[in-house]
Amino acid sequence: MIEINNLIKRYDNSVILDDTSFTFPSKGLICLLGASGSGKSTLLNMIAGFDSQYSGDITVGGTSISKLNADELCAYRRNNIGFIFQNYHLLSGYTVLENILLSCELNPSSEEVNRRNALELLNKLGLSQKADEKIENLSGGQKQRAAIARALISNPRIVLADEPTGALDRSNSNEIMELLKEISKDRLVIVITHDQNICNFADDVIHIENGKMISKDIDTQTDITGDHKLSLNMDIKVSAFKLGLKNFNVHLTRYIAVSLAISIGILAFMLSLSSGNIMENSISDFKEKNTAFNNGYIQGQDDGTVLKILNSDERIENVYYQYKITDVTLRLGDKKEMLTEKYPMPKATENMSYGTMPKAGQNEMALSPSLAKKFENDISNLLGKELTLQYGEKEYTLTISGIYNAGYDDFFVSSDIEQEFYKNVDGQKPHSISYDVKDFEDIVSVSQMLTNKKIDSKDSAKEVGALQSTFNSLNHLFFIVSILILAIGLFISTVLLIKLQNSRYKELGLLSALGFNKGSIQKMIVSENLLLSAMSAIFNAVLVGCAYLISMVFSISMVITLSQILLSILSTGVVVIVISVIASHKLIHTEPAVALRK
Ligand SMILES: Nc1ncnc2c1ncn2[C@@H]1O[C@H](COP(=O)(O)OP(=O)(O)OP(=O)(O)O)[C@@H](O)[C@H]1O
Repeated sequence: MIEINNLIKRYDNSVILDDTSFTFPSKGLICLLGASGSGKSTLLNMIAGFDSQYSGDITVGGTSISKLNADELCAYRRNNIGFIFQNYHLLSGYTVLENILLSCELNPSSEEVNRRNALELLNKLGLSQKADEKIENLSGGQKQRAAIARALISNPRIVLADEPTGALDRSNSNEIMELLKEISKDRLVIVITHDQNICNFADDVIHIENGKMISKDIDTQTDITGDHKLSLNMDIKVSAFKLGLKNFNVHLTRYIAVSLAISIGILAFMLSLSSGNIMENSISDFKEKNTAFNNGYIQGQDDGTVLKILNSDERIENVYYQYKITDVTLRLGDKKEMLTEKYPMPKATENMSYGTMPKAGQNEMALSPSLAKKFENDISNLLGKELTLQYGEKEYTLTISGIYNAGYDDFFVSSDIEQEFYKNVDGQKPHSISYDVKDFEDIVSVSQMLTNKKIDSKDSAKEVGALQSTFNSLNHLFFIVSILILAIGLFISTVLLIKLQNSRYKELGLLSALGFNKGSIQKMIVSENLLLSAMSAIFNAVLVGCAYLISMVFSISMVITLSQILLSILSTGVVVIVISVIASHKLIHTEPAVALRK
């Protein structure tokens, strides 16, 4: 069945198998004995096609497996080899039946037939009661029986067992060996052992000594009658996605932890971006409360120079001279008040007790508290009431928009009304200049420009500057904290993923031993990575939704735009894919024999 010719195996400079030849029969139980490190597992790995780095030749059923490529070797294992490991190599999280059916993923029979065969086999091995039990709940002997069932389910011509009784007590060992003896009646079973007692079950015992294979029974070496041709069916019907899904389920807790760590990190980062929106909201709040925020006031005589500077600056609009006015009469109901002189005053620096400063185009006015008290004791009641202002020939009906904190009798009117007053002023020298800055962002720089030109302006630059620097510091703080959370999230999830992948070498070695080729193992891992990425994106979407709800319930002025939400979800998915591809790269590219030894 198996012909080994002039086999030489080296690891670096040490020769493990030294130009040895041997012919295994087509059936019977052969024990491989030898000192520790003599090369028993190495030989079994080469017969199984895990390792093809050797010189010499191994021919199975008339085909030299030494010349097969990696995919052909998988097909060879799939169709001809059943492998039983010393430490069982059963997958935790899977039931006994699922572990056995794993190797049926690759055979062409229907799921129903495979299931029936598996149950029959379990019955024969005395494990039918445990079919739906999780593998980790079985005893050592039961696990080894399950591993034997998995090796036999595809009815292989050759069964290779690497110390199948190494972890079992005497009575369990004997039971397992009787089983192997039974199945060796119609196939070749090669068993590695250190135990002379086990050799009592063998038809032949082969010793590996000084790199050579030495048989005690010469007869078997010529018994190649009834040999079978090697089967190399390359078709695989395996559903890598189904397997990926199952694995994903088995490792769900760790995958959830990874997804949460990344989603929270990215959410924190996105929230820091939305702090820009918080700033915009707060600025519009500020503008709402300080309607004269963009007004500037320059007192003193002007020969036209200052007016020219203001008019020629693109950031500035609504520039006009202000004059002292006299004999203004205010009437509200039956109360009347006369101001013999009224000087223009700076608007932007006044603090409001109630309401707002008058807005342009609104026919509004704001009063100082002492003037307001002359019309009503409870000055807050005045807001919204209409007052008649008479100046010169003209009468204006103005709505009281606010009360501001000046300590003398005074008022402000909307700038358009104010400019109406000055139409009748003639021959008077201007008292001051009023101007407006178009954009909030330019208030500080315009004030700075005037200061540089030694022009003393009363404006809200101090307040606006303080607001802007608070927001800048807040933005920085948000950004640093969110980068930290993101880095911690990425670190935790990378460590978790790498640890998870490192724990899976044996699992992938096992799949390879079962005949899964590299391509289908890669597809399975890619499916898992995609599922993880989708789950993280969903978590992120849910977290963004929660953040949104919380901000609404607690009226936190947090605004996340739709594009930021989509970006957050998309980047979570992409980041997870990148991390998991990096984490699984080594795993995917590890040779099966190396994976099994890890
Ligand atoms: N991938 C490898 N790289 C380097 N050396 C290796 C590798 N695999 C095995 N060896 C070495 O080859 C020798 C034979 O190893 P092997 O596992 O085949 O021995 P064994 O007879 O099965 O031993 P044991 O009975 O202790 O399991 C050992 O010295 C081992 O350290």
